[in-house]
Amino acid sequence: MSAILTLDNVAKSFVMHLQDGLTIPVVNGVSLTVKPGECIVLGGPSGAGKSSILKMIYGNYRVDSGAIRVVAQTTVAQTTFASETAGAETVDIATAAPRRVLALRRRTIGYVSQFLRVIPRVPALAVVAEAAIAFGIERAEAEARARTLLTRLNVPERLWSLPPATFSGGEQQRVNIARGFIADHPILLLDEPTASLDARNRAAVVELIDTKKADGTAIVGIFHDDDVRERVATRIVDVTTFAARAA
Ligand SMILES: Nc1ncnc2c1ncn2[C@@H]1O[C@H](COP(=O)(O)OP(=O)(O)OP(=O)(O)O)[C@@H](O)[C@H]1O
Repeated sequence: MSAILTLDNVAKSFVMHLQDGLTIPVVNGVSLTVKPGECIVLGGPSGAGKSSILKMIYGNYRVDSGAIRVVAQTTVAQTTFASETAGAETVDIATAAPRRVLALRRRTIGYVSQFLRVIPRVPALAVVAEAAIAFGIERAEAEARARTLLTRLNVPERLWSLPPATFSGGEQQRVNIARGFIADHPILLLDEPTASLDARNRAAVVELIDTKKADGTAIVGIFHDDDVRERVATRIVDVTTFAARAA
């Protein structure tokens, strides 16, 4: 499956109900298109609205106005679930029903958050493999991919059978990245995936991003590390150009 993501004139403000409905405008007029193989990096200072844009694309934050369109192209060979049909399908995340958004997250949009949130007592290898199984990949293939990814991300094999709760911050983040990269979502959202990593592991993540781009994944990411940003971006979008403060 391949997909094109288009944000069209998206605006977002937060209403603080505990402060007499005080409205905090964040972004306005966000328009951008992400095509297969592109990696659009959202830039701009802290508080500019980068994470809010990612969360709107993932359907976590409601959009005040505008559209977030996903056009997904599926071939017959790529359908996994009986309910799916081949062909092009357009969904506007800004207006889609919650059930539709959940279906998009399962098959179309992957998200790597800054921190790992997992069920306690599940071993790291299973945490990673489960993300592929949920996508529709067979268990044996999912476990093989999980081993390959954990190896590429330098997670020592002795940790694979242990739950990640006691892992170091960087180890947890690498399990998190493996989990986000294991499936074949045609759109991938990356919220500072390299934040707590050393140079060697940042390089490993850059390689994984290169592989996804080569496979035709459309990526939107936030990276505070300038080296990583320059290395992976096909285009850097300065979010301050969408500042809504003056609106
Ligand atoms: N759930 C929320 N409720 C209220 N205000 C919020 C919420 N989420 C974000 N904001 C506000 O929106 C603005 C943009 O936040 P956002 O996290 O999108 O910025 P950012 O550019 O990702 O910053 P950083 O680089 O520090 O992560 C900030 O002023 C923040 O306080």
